[in-house]
Amino acid sequence: MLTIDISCQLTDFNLTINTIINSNAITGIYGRSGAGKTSLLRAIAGFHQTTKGCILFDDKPWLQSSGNILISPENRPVSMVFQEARLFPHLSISQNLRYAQKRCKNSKIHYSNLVETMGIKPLLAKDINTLSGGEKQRIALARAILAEPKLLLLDEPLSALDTGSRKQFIGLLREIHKIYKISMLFISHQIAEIEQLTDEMMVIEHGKMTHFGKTADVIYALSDLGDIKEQTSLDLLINKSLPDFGITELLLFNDQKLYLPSHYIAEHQKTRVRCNVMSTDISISVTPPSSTSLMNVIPVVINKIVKLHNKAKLQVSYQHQRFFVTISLYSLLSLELDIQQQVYIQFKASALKTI
Ligand SMILES: Nc1ncnc2c1ncn2[C@@H]1O[C@H](COP(=O)(O)OP(=O)(O)OP(=O)(O)O)[C@@H](O)[C@H]1O
Repeated sequence: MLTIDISCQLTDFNLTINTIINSNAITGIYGRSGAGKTSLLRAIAGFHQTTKGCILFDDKPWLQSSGNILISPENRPVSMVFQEARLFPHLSISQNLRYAQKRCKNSKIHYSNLVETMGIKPLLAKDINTLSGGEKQRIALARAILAEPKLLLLDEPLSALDTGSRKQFIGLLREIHKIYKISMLFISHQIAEIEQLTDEMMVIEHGKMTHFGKTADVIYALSDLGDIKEQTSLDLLINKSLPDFGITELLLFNDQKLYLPSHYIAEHQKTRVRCNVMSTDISISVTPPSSTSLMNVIPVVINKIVKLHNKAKLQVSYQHQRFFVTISLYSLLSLELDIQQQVYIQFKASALKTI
């Protein structure tokens, strides 16, 4: 458990955070530019000397102002990975990695195993200055892990990467988390990245925490408030691949079939995949759609209708899965939709997105 109850004054910016984070989880940190996300990570790492209050990691105090306890940054079991890799350009790739390992006195992480897990063996012989952005980030992550931290602080590590590398890096972080059981705090401006990687998330605004909870629930709350584009996060079971048609069949609660283009799936059958669907990509039918090319059709109940200028925002549910749907006011009125009505939502396979 990571207990944070701190206040940190940075010239004219104040960061005040009080929360308890599950150290077995990967936790996302989301918020606008200047909200205080990086400052929070730096305070946890011990870099902001004005931090007052208490930080406990698995009951060990890193900061306890009331008892005059202040563990210096180098003695906190923390590694950070930043937006840019920050490798030592004058050292070889192996020297960069060994440097981190040497700083860790009782290293239990096996160098070759980590190199294998992270798929960086082919990179070791390369000149460090010729690595791509994605390759550099993988080395930076390996270096951070070799320092054997209990907590890994990830400050927008994906922001300079292309979509393919981002997907790969997220998969790698999940794998690392599973194998080495390192707690992770992950900052991103991209909801899709947080959705893919994290179990829980917090939102920071003006130095204060406004939301904290299970990632899908917080995304739902932000959509409801209109803070992000309205979308629904789904956690689906991969049922089977239909390679002849280029699609994958997924299950929502073991019975409702959904389909998405296979190229999104890098995982195996019977594992789960997180996806989202934008409210504007969903349409409504009052009768069961029979002759339609739309592959995803779900029977739902309308729970809420909010009429806006020329649009209507609906919240509907299938069992305990809620969906946001945006349709035109014209459609709402011509279909005579009402609360508690049973209808069908429908969307294309391509509307179901991973990243
Ligand atoms: N060392 C410092 N001294 C004074 N002010 C600081 C210091 N570090 C950060 N700040 C201020 O704290 C505020 C929050 O900055 P921070 O970098 O934590 O935001 P952020 O949410 O990470 O933003 P971004 O998403 O743009 O990286 C900003 O107004 C910044 O100017």
